Amino acid sequence: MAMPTIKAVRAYTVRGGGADYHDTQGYHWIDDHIATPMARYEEYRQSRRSFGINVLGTLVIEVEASDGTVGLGVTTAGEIGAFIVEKHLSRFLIGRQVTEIEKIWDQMYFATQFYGRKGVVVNTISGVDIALWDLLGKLRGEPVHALLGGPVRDELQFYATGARPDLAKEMGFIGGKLPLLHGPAEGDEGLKKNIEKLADMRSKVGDDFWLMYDCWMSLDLNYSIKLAQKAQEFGLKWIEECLSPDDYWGYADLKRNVPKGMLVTTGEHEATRWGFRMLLEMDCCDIIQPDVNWCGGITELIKISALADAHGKLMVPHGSGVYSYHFVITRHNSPFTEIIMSAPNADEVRPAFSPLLLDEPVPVNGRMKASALDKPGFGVRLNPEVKLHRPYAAA
Ligand SMILES: C[C@H](O)[C@H](O)CC(=O)C(=O)O
Ligand SMILES: [Mg+2]
Repeated sequence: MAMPTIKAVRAYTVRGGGADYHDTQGYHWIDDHIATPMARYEEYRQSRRSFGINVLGTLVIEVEASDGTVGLGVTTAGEIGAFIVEKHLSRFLIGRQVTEIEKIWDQMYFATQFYGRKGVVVNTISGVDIALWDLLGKLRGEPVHALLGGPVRDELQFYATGARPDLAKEMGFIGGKLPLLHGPAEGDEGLKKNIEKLADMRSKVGDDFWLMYDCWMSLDLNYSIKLAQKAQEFGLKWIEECLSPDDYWGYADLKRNVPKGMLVTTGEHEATRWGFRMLLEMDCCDIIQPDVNWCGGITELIKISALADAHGKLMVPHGSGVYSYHFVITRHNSPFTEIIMSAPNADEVRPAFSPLLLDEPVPVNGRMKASALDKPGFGVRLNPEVKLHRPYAAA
């Protein structure tokens, strides 16, 4: 069967939710005094939006084939990403076969290497790559998980990230990941409050429910070890992203020094097979957590996941919604997955990229049947009520 070629690439920006889940307004648990590397400055401690965590916004990419079929990808990259797609990356797509995904990835990565390698450039490449997999699935009439080899289990099980693990337990999740609220700049008093919060949550959820702490790059090694030691009494399952993503040495030290049985996780701000090779070869953690929207997309995740498997490590994507679900269901070393609670009070399950996408599957009782993922491509479409802006339409 002759595959259509790619005839158009379009990049749009969107504000308010979507792939940039930090792009919130008004009260939201995800912006409420969470420990960050910027919390050393008191004026940026209460709100992450105050230092610009929401500055990028969402990037939507459409890749249109010669028969009119459109592949959709979304990521966190906003207007910078739209510029990169329309002014630079589109040349590697227009006129190409839809099946040239590997070669297109290679060209996008190496053509941007002099200003890219990680961060917003690889976020953007990830979004284009996701749109290509979506397009291929739609043209073949198959879900992306089928293109990846098919499910290895009948359903996904989820943990929930948010301020209310107690409610997450009632909603059927296997665990709850709390944001750490106080960083080293808040001293011993802050450390005490962090432990009190965990103790309180443990008393609410009982012994068997997983509790984790997400530290969002905010700590130093000494504080991380102290936190891990004190948290052991309250059954902390893992301690996440304690240090700067560049501090591979610190992570290796941390992993050697946490209490036996407690897991160290990281990787949501890491990218590509080369970044994850560092984490794996230096034995920095127990679980790697690439974000499908940021690590290089599905094409790169195949490599990252295989590398983790060969090192005997789990690969559990950070967030990534439906893009994670299609991958995780196909891999044995991804036994569960995450949903970030997008409701302001973390008190109900909403689709991960709400309100941007329609038909996004959501976990029910903390689980999702493989059959919920059985539509062509990723099975999602743009919500026509969301306002798109195309800042760099190709001439
Ligand atoms: C809650 C965390 O600070 C962050 O917003 C999300 C995250 O790191 C995670 O879900 O993991
Ligand atoms: Mg995290």
